[in-house]
Amino acid sequence: MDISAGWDLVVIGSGPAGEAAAMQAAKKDLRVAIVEDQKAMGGNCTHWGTIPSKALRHQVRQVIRTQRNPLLRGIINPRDVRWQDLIRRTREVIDSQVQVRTDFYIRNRVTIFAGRGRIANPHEVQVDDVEGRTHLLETKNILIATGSRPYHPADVDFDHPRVYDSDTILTMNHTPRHIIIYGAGVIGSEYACIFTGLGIRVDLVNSRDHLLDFLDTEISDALSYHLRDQGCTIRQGEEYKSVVADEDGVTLELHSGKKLRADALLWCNGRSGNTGNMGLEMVGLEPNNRGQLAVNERYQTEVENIYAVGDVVGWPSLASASYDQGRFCAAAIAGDEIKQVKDVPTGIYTIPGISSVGQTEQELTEAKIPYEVGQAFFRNLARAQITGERVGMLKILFHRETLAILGIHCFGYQAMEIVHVGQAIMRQPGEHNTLEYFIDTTFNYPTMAEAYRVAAINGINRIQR
Ligand SMILES: Cc1cc2nc3c(=O)[nH]c(=O)nc-3n(C[C@H](O)[C@H](O)[C@H](O)COP(=O)(O)OP(=O)(O)OC[C@H]3O[C@@H](n4cnc5c(N)ncnc54)[C@H](O)[C@@H]3O)c2cc1C
Ligand SMILES: NC(=O)c1ccc[n+]([C@@H]2O[C@H](COP(=O)([O-])OP(=O)(O)OC[C@H]3O[C@@H](n4cnc5c(N)ncnc54)[C@H](O)[C@@H]3O)[C@@H](O)[C@H]2O)c1
Repeated sequence: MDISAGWDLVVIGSGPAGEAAAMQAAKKDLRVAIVEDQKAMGGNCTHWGTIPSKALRHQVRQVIRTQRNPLLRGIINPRDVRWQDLIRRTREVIDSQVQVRTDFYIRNRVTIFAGRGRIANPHEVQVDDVEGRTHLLETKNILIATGSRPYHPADVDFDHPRVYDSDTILTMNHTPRHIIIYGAGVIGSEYACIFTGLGIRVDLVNSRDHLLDFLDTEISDALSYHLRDQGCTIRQGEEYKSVVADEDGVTLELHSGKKLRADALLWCNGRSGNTGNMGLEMVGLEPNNRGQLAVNERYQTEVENIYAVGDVVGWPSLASASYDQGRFCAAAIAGDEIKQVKDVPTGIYTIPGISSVGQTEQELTEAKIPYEVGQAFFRNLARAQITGERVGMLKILFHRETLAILGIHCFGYQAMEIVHVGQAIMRQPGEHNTLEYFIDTTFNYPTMAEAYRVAAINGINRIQR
């Protein structure tokens, strides 16, 4: 066994949470090692989750836009696009991400141990590397950033070649004509848009009564409308009874008695934290029934010098938040004051995309906060007319008396980008968080950001009536 001592921090997992922690710790002059069990750095985010799904979506949007453009229409038939070709391009994006990210470690002198990390005791991490060697890393602190994986119920056969989860869908080597997506959370909804965009018939099965019910109702209704409009069948309030796959396809039987049949099934119902087979029992840590670890506001587990960040701690389970959790945690280990990840925006890459920050109308009504709404419909904006991206809306919720911005909800072209304009004002202290900013500020024209002025004036007019 190869023993190396003197580490300040050993990070297990190189997704956004682990990477950000390793970089921050290195900048603070800590001696840092990172352990990763996949062949390349970047975590599930880069190899299976965020990056591939967004790269796929981008290509599908390009196909859709070509179809909409009278000059280009007919050049590509979405139904002729092969899944394997989209995956090939996606792999190029993954490879560039891996290269950039691996360089970060080299430049910051963070030592990479390629292999599976296992906690031997609170000050030792054992790594069984790919070449069969074992390393023992003696360290002051350990950070668990092992992320999550698709949840697999025991009665579904994920080894069957027609049954996929959000990881294995990237290895699908045919283009189905009809796919069932079980689970209409963020992953299910995003993939439903990708497949409908390719002209593939989609049955999206939701166990709840509304799509993405944490969103502002108007926005989630708009998503349902557009998904249906693109040909997706949404089945709400349904639970699966059985999944039977054979050589030609998959049959999903629902408790309501319906039987759906398609060429393939994509299972998108939840994720579990990666906490198995890594020696947590050696230090007395017990994950919950979803494999997640509890941490305090310093991201410390019940063992003082063992920290956890990212998907493995549960909410919000986003790459965006994982980066910040990792950074804040490492800064605190190095002696800085701890910062919390809060007011996390949503950025949902459906087609059209959705983004929001702050409270919803439902939450404000329930809390009896007197608010008003200012709206801008994209179809009226010059930029949207030029690009042909007319679907969408920006909605600003603000306090009727103080004019403080309470929530921004947006769907449509560039929603995930323009939400940050509103977020920046919303985060200003006291009276600086005001709707008036958008009324008194000159915006570039024609832009999508101009929607803020249009929405703000619409809102102010409503309270001045
Ligand atoms: C399909 C999909 C789309 C998504 N889209 C978005 C999006 O658009 N925006 C967004 O913000 N979030 C998105 N997410 C969520 C985002 O990917 C996760 O929140 C993020 O990856 C979590 O980062 P992490 O650092 O906690 O871990 P991960 O990215 O899960 O990485 C953890 C790493 O640790 C490794 N590991 C695990 N155990 C060990 C061990 N014992 N030893 C060594 N290594 C180990 C794993 O192999 C993995 O490489 C998406 C997720 C999915 C599945
Ligand atoms: N654009 C984005 O921000 C983006 C995109 C994709 C995924 N993600 C993140 O990935 C995570 C997973 O997404 P998802 O679509 O699977 O949805 P989800 O977390 O909404 O779960 C879908 C359903 O599965 C159930 N479930 C979750 N985990 C379970 C478990 N371990 N056992 C049993 N049931 C479980 C949930 O209660 C829910 O009914 C989410 O936290 C999401 O925020 C984000």
